[in-house]
Amino acid sequence: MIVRPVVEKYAEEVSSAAPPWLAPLVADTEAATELPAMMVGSMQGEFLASLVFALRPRRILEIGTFTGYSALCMAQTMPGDAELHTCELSPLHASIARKHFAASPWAERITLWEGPALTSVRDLPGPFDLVFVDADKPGYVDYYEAVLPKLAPHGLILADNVLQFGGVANERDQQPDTLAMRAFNAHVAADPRVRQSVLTVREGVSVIRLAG
Ligand SMILES: C[S@@+](CC[C@H](N)C(=O)[O-])C[C@H]1O[C@@H](n2cnc3c(N)ncnc32)[C@H](O)[C@@H]1O
Repeated sequence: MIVRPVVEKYAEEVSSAAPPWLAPLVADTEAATELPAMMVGSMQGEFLASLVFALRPRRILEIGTFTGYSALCMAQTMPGDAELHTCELSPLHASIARKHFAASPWAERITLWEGPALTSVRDLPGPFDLVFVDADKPGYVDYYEAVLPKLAPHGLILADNVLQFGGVANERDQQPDTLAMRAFNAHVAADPRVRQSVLTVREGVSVIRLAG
């Protein structure tokens, strides 16, 4: 987290709690995966749900399903005729996500593409109204370049973890993910095709749109 822990805790407490139907997914994720903290969590999940509620995207693309937490947060508020495509490399993560997608009311409208996301994205036709990028950090520039030509004219790309707990602003932090996020942030900032705002939500979320 980037803001002071006491403030982060307060913000979590006064944000709406995760819906109770996500509890079995969280339990499975904690029991069967090594890094359950990869789930976006309740505050960011509600943030995604609110964006989908307001923007009414017809086609949503997620890169980095994990066990399906963020996908289901978005699915719950998507319009009745919308579809959500989500990409995951790990067979274990994909199997847990599939189980919880199947148990949800949105099973028919969620498609999980198992395998390297870049391959899936290249094969998927656009346009996408909302893209949520939350997978391997060294892949972000390639995901961005693959997705941008498929973004709807009024679409948004959301990129997660772009501030790496603030490490991107500390030149002494040379961890591979920090280097990857610094390169991604600079790449987008220098791209005249888009406008971006980098929000200090949790580990940092960039909101990217086509330049008007
Ligand atoms: C941070 S987690 C995603 C969290 C998820 N959005 C959520 O809120 O539950 C990142 C996921 O990306 C997946 N991943 C890593 N490299 C990938 C790749 N090349 N293609 C697709 N998925 C990948 C990982 O297996 C992991 O499940």
